[in-house]
Amino acid sequence: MKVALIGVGQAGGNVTERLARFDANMGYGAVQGALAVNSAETDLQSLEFVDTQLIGADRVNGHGVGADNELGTEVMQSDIQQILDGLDGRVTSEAEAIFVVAGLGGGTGSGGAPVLVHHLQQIYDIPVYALGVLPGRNEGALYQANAGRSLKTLLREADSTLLIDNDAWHEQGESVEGAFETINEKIAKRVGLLFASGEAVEGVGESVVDSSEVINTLRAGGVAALGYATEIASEDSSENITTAMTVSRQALLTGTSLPEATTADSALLVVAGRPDAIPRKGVEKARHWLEDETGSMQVRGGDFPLDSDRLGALVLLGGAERSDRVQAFMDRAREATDEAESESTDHADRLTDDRLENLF
Ligand SMILES: Nc1nc2c(ncn2[C@@H]2O[C@H](COP(=O)(O)OP(=O)(O)OP(=O)(O)O)[C@@H](O)[C@H]2O)c(=O)[nH]1
Repeated sequence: MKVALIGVGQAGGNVTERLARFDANMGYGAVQGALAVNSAETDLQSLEFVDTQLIGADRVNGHGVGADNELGTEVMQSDIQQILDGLDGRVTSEAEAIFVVAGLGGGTGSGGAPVLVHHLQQIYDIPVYALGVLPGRNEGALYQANAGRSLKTLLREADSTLLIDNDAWHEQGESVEGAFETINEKIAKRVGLLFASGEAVEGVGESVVDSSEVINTLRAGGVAALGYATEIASEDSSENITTAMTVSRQALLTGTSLPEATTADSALLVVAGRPDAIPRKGVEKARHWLEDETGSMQVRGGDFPLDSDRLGALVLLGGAERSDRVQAFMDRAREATDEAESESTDHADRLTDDRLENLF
């Protein structure tokens, strides 16, 4: 799937840079253009691989918005034309989708990403998706509350919002900050493979996954999640039937970007490995299992030919917002909002309102 990427804020910029780099190193050519936008100048200076654009300089003088996501919304709104102009040539005519990438807990990305998605939707005919990083459980109440509002608004504006929980893809015991490198690398590989689906392969059979399968899976809207797992495989496909099942189960149940999100409207199972090693029977079994597990009758599938001694499963879920994990996060965000508001007498009147307001 050919995509254009726009990272907003620190997490957005870092993840965009990693994704663009992974795609270039692998030679997939799925990332057509990438831009990082931020109100903090130093964050942009640390990026080497993607083009950058500073916003809000007249308001915050390059110092960031300090986790104030309403200010993040405002600076994005003020400078939106400049960003849209800068996208000429980056969103090419070949691009099949745009991804706006952001950490939802801070200020610039949390507040800015929904505004950017809104404007991109007015201009482009291709789907505009969000790739949102949720704060880990140990990050403060402000981050949870910010992420709740940002997610609520993104769900309204984006064609689908792919969520990565910062608690999901790092080792036990590692602090979230210390783990950014690990998490970003995992995001780059997994999301990078999803983008590369249908790109990297030439002259191969009809079972190969195509970018339209990704788009159709995300058509369910709402929340999307991505899981991944691999195992050493035999050269003989008939010996890999159990392995295909095992990696598919692991991808959904333990290797997912959103732990415990298994209920979905649609799903896509991409099996990666040497074409000779991919067991048709095993893949069929895994697809049926995925139908039962997600409760979806729309489970698509396809192969991703890859020269590797491992067999991998990439599971994309669409319409996963009814999952326990998303509900639990929204509860956490609402509680955090209540806490923040009960501490602030200025905002006492807001308590009577819907507790998670849209950002705009
Ligand atoms: N996975 C990952 N998460 C990050 C990274 N950097 C920050 N975060 C997370 O993103 C959230 C904070 O958002 P940032 O992107 O730092 O904030 P920002 O959008 O730049 O906004 P301000 O700094 O307030 O202007 C927190 O939940 C962090 O844990 C990163 O490189 N990778």
